[in-house]
Amino acid sequence: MNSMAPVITIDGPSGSGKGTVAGLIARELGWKLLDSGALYRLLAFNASNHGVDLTNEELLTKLAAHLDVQFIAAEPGKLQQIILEGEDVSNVIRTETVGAGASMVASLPAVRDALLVRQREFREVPGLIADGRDMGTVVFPDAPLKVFLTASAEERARRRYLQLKGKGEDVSLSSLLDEIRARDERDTQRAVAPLKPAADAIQLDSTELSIEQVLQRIRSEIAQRDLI
Ligand SMILES: Nc1ncnc2c1ncn2[C@@H]1O[C@H](COP(=O)(O)OP(=O)(O)O)[C@@H](O)[C@H]1O
Ligand SMILES: Nc1ccn([C@H]2C[C@H](O)[C@@H](COP(=O)(O)OP(=O)(O)O)O2)c(=O)n1
Repeated sequence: MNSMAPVITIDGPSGSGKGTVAGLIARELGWKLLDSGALYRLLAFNASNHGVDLTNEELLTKLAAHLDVQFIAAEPGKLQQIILEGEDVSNVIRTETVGAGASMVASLPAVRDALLVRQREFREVPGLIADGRDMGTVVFPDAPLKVFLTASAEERARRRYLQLKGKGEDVSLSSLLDEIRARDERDTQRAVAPLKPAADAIQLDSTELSIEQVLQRIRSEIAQRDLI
């Protein structure tokens, strides 16, 4: 870790485009990437595999502290690879079921504490792009650029629908919309590190913007700061 390395945080609700934009900006700048949601997804997935109840804070905290995970940086045009206990789980952790489980374990304060140091260790020169829910508010409060990316729930459900359909999954738009709303509710209402914009975050509504337009806005914010 290098606490002097600059961080750009991208927080926001499910389907707003955080992961896509974070990955593209990280590649453009040649910076590290932290997909913090993947850590919560890995924990929920691992807990289910080990028969651990998703409300058992004590056991989940132990699992979180000992998660055996490797993130392998993406090659051009590809997503990063996520290896859990030696197995490539990059795809299996992306289902809505795992997402809902992630949102449940993420509401437990001791679990969040156990993952905090691990997230800060991603901060390395030349810089870090971190996406999640509390990157700008809790994990990297000193980040020089914080983006809060949103979009309407309907548009986010539509994007998720197209994404999952594209992977050959049998999904329904209306149940995805219900799941997105339930996750928004849990993530914004929890007591610890709820989803909300940092006071100094740039708020970006991507409902009517293409990925390229979102990238352009972020590039112009980067250019206005002394980051690269
Ligand atoms: N501005 C946008 N316009 C249209 N589709 C988008 C936009 N941003 C992201 N997407 C698509 O929406 C889906 C969800 O994006 P993702 O980056 O996974 O969101 P998040 O990480 O916020 O959950 C992906 O298939 C992505 O390609
Ligand atoms: N920094 C973070 C990242 C994710 N979480 C929780 C809350 C989210 O609903 C789940 C899954 O996050 P993830 O970013 O992978 O989900 P989406 O890709 O946005 O659908 O994890 C969190 O509490 N804090």
